[in-house]
Amino acid sequence: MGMRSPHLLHLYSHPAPSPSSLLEPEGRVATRGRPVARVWGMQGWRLGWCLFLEWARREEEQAEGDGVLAGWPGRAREKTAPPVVGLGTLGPGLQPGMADSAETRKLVYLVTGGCGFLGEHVVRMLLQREPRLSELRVFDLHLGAWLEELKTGPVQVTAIQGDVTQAHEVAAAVAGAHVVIHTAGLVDVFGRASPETIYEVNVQGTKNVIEACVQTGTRFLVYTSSMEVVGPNIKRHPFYRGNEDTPYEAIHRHPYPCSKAQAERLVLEANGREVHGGLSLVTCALRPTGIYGEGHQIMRDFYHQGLRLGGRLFRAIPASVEHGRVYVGNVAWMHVLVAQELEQRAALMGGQVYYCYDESPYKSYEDFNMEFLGPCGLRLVDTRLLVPYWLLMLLATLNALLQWLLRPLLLYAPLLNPYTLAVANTTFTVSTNKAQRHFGYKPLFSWEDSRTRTIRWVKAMEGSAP
Ligand SMILES: NC(=O)C1=CN([C@@H]2O[C@H](COP(=O)(O)OP(=O)(O)OC[C@H]3O[C@@H](n4cnc5c(N)ncnc54)[C@H](O)[C@@H]3O)[C@@H](O)[C@H]2O)C=CC1
Ligand SMILES: CC(C)CCC[C@@H](C)[C@H]1CC[C@H]2[C@@H]3[C@H](O)CC4=CC(=O)CC[C@]4(C)[C@H]3CC[C@]12C
Repeated sequence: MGMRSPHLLHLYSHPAPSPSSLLEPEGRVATRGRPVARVWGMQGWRLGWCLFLEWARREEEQAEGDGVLAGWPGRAREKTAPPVVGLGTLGPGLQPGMADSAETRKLVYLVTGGCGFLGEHVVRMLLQREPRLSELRVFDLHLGAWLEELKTGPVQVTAIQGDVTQAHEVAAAVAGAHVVIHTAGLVDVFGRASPETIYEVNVQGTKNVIEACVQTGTRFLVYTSSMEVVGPNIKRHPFYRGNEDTPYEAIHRHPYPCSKAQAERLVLEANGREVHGGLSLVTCALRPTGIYGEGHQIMRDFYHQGLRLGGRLFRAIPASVEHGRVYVGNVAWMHVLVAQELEQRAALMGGQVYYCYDESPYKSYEDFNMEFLGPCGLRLVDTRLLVPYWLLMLLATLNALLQWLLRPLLLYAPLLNPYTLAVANTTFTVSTNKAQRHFGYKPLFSWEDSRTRTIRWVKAMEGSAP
């Protein structure tokens, strides 16, 4: 997802609400504004053209009788969806029918990493399920062209190309936001980035987000943490159907889990800090297990690898090793719900962690992937034959050595390395209902829906180049 259309680049200044008015029903804004670096915005003359395009698109969709974008939760309402929980908690009570009235739209959300795999789902989920949204700021190092299509609805979508490691860029984007959902991160367990870079983005970037909230008076911060904060640990202890209170020796050496753990601690410790204007910061952290669904890069890699191997994949991990997985739409939904409920339930939810969970079955990493890749023509070769562990360990070690040797010349970063082998080979599953108890979470997508959507997305890749 690279940056496109540089002609849209312009400087932009967000009017920032005075801190005391942040949650006022009228949503008044004060005049203090900060320049925002490299912001893509909608220029006035383009609005008419975009409205026309949107009208044309809707006509076309109606003609097709289906408003669903392939594989996305965004456009069509889920038939199975439960009613939106938590309406009216940040402002006055809101009735479902009032959702599109300009009067009820007064909240400004910022999603960092909003163009990533999870971030894009969070952005679309917010547009679909937060009727009080007036502006949605999408902050990312690389902006996706798909953002353009969102700019014609009732919510002002502001795309901000920025870097979380740059405190001034973060502060400018945060100023005036009511809620920050911080999903940006460097997800690297393959040795693509240096440990320093991983810390810079995941830890310093998170510090910058927290400080920006404090300085600008933003009160609600939701952080995307990870199961990796807990385990699997370096001793490869299994975590079997554990919950947020299950004792576990969380000892790590790899930069990714270490950085996520440090960042999560910073976020939780910031809960209760006084923000500009005198009110207090309310934070919490969500810990997804392995996320899957539309846009999942590793699933894409496995699919293309399977095609290259003539439709076969070789079992590498014993079927008995269970791996926690959760559908991206449900992870996004949890983020939206938490954001909606944080104010009303600050005392209960502030400083808390929640595992992300849904009805996805407990399976080994490969058997789980086959739920989607199987219906798309791939098969796991004779399930009694397992690549021996010693051979995998040897290959993983060789890969690590090659990566080190080749580093001065090229980046060699295959999926298999000693760390990924250890993670894939260690049981880590969660069984909890904390999110349901604390903020009424129920998965928005059933396992059947999640599976169908993911299969549809994999099928849509058929024939596409790896
Ligand atoms: N993918 C998974 O299975 C899991 C992911 N997570 C967490 O969820 C979050 C999102 O992960 P994914 O969507 O999978 O990753 P992703 O790589 O698809 O998305 C991360 C986004 O952050 C942006 N980003 C990276 N560095 C940045 C910077 N310096 N400034 C601004 N933006 C930057 C990237 O451009 C990208 O769009 C991460 O914090 C990750 O640690 C947690 C558990 C599991
Ligand atoms: C043939 C190999 C042995 C199979 C390799 C599979 C691995 C690439 C993946 C197995 C488990 C994955 C990780 C897990 O889902 C937990 C994660 C949480 C995060 O926060 C980031 C991603 C990840 C570390 C994920 C990465 C890929 C695996 C190691």
